[in-house]
Amino acid sequence: MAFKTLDTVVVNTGSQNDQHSASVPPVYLSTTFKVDLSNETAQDYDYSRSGNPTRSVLQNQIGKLYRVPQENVLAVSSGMTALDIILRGLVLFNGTDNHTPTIIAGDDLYGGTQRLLNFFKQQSHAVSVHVDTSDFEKFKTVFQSLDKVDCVLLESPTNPLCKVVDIPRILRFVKCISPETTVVVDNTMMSGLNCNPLQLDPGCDVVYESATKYLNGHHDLMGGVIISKTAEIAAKLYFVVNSTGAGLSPMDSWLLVRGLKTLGVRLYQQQRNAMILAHWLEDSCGFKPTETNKTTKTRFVGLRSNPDFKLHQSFNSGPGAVLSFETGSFEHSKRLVSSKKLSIWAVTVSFGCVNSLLSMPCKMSHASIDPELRKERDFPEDLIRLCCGIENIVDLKKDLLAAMVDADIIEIRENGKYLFNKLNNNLAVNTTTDELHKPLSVYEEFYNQDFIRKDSELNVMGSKL
Ligand SMILES: Cc1ncc(COP(=O)(O)O)c(C=O)c1O
Ligand SMILES: N[C@@H](CCSC[C@H](N)C(=O)O)C(=O)O
Repeated sequence: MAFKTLDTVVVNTGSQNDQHSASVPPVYLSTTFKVDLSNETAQDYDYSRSGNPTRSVLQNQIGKLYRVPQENVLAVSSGMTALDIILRGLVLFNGTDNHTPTIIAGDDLYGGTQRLLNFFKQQSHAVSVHVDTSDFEKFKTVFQSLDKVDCVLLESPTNPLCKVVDIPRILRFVKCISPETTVVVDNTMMSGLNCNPLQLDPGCDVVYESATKYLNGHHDLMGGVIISKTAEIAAKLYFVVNSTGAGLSPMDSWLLVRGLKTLGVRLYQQQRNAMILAHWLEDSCGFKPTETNKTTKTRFVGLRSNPDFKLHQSFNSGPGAVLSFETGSFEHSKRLVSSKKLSIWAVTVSFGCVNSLLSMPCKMSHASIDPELRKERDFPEDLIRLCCGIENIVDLKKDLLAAMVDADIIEIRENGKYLFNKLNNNLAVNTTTDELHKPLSVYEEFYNQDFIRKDSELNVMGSKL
């Protein structure tokens, strides 16, 4: 069979052996399925907690995205549920009288992940040790200092600081010295279209994504997907899903199958917007360190000025659409997110949606991390996170500029000739508001050269299929 690109496989749901040859798979809301005891062959479905045909269609689609059999995929009720199931199925019950299950995780984690790990720690179910996983040597030292590591939990780029974790290198190290350690990757920031950590060499054991983000893309459902390297791992996780009823509902499964179809086009446009915006913030709005002011910075893995640009590119086929920047002032950042001039950028948590979103992580997505801990980890309280949607980039820039002017961060001088960053040590930025309309081809070239997925050499981790 001819090789099909990932953008294509998620559009096509195949013929579902539907009695009416429906083009779109139907939603099976039924919780029960009639049993035929005269037939010896095992039935696929009896009760929706155990399995549902609409959920199966979704699991099949995700399996195609990650290039694993449908049996290795589980669709559950949220990204957090996915992590909870993985830890319960593979880690939390590994303890003995002399050993508490031990997890190594990053120090720039989504707030909810940190909260769940803290909970397990407080309840003495597991110990979690946090280290900057983007620093391989630090990770190695911590790993080697522990008697036994049951699980390594990785996420790259990190949310919201956009730090790049060298997942291939960590996997080589861990699997060489401790093959029994379960390596889990939270792939929410990339989605299966940009990164497939199962297909690295060696691959990780389990990947999960908050399907609430890119996979669905419309902020109208909560979901999570778990993709296991082997059927054995998947079976252990299925046991927890079936026992607890964490499987995704039929209606949400159906919506997610629909959302997935446009993943390729959505992500293309979102990443292109993010690329343009990151260059604009850095070059034209002055959000970059200067001799005298080191506190403002644009954080995006798609910027060539990012020291980890090449590393990220080596195992991902796109930069994602999340970027962040520090204004240098907590008060001004607060003014920016509160500005009534924002009419396109919605001030909400989450990312991966077709709508562009702006947030202040310390007050929103990462508020569940203790302020003391944020301080310890040098978490910038003035950080603004942007999650680009699919809108026209000129409108997005204009909207953000109006809010930055309103928040007293940027001043437009000489009738729009200069954008002047008032916080970055009064750095005069030599650009005009014409920059808003700069030919997109300039950026398009960056994006296409650096990241665009070419059909012939798609995809996984640089290895051609
Ligand atoms: C990186 C990351 N992982 C996991 C989650 C949890 O996903 P959900 O909200 O679907 O439970 C989120 C956000 O919520 C996230 O940002
Ligand atoms: N109040 C919520 C916050 C959800 S944040 C969602 C998302 N992961 C993000 O990074 O924006 C909570 O307590 O979890």
